[in-house]
Amino acid sequence: MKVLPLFMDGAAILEPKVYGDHRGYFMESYNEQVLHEQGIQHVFIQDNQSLSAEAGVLRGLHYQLQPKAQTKLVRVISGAIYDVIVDVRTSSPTFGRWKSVILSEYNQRQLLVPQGFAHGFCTLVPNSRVTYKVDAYYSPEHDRGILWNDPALAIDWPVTKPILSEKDQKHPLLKDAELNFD
Ligand SMILES: Cc1cn([C@H]2C[C@H](O)[C@@H](COP(=O)(O)OP(=O)(O)O[C@H]3O[C@H](C)C(=O)[C@H](O)[C@H]3O)O2)c(=O)[nH]c1=O
Repeated sequence: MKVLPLFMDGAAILEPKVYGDHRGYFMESYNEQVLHEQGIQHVFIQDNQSLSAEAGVLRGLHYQLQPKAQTKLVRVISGAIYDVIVDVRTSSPTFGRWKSVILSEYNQRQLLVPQGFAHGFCTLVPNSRVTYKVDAYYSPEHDRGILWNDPALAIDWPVTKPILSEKDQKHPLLKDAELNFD
């Protein structure tokens, strides 16, 4: 498993070793010991999965407030996504900065999203299945979001008119969002 730092404070791209042969491929998609040896010490306690039937579905930008903030380890089972993280730690020198990574069934890349970062993705092809581990349980009371097209973020999404949930159409701008990451 290669670990490529993406941002300060723990965000990273993970690239598992893929063993291809005439049948297809095999890979260890997750190995706690391998990650611990590389300093990634999170204890993941919940697995999530979503299917987006169409390209242009945008989910996010989501985060959970402390004390239920989540580290996420995101990967794509099928299809491809434009994955985005935003630093929402108000005292961070990179507050409001974002990074994007393409995760797909072809590059098998994974994205480690630390606590204090909002997360969202836009699907690039139909039937994109995304699975991700989290190290804190879902807590609706702590679930928050930021508007996907907040002009202050100026995220370079691959779509201008995404398919959004009702909820994702109504998030506040970052400047108005409830944040408790110091
Ligand atoms: C996240 C979550 C949701 N739910 C329920 C709540 C809703 O009734 C339903 C759909 O939830 P939501 O619309 O928030 O799902 P997404 O829009 O895919 O949001 C997710 O995708 C973005 C990209 C993320 O990073 C978040 O982790 C996560 O919020 O599943 C649960 O029961 N458990 C959970 O852990």
